[in-house]
Amino acid sequence: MLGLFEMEVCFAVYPPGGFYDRHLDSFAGARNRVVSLVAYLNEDWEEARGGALAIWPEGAGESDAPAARIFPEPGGVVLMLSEAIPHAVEVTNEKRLGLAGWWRVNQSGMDRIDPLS
Ligand SMILES: O=C(O)CCC(=O)C(=O)O
Ligand SMILES: [Fe+2]
Repeated sequence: MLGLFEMEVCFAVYPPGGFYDRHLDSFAGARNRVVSLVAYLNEDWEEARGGALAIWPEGAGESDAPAARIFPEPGGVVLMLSEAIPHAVEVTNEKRLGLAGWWRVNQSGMDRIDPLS
């Protein structure tokens, strides 16, 4: 059971030339972000515009080729395990619009109330 509790969502605009280097959305074991969602909002997209989401399998090395490259086509939605799946946004040649969101678990405990506000 994932224990998903709340979601944090950003409207993400990548200008031409924008990218996001390979990363995980959460540090392993931190459980602050558990499931990641991206949804693409451009009205159309062609591969020549770049901006693919590159995805690696869990544990892949820095020099491994991505397992998949997903172009941000309208209506496209991707779900990933935040702590496990390395991913990157390749350079986009045109303005790239999307939502990026993360489901979190509740981390309330004896010494902490989550959320704080
Ligand atoms: O827009 C995407 O395809 C991925 C964005 C991303 O990885 C992030 O915001 O953490
Ligand atoms: Fe990410």
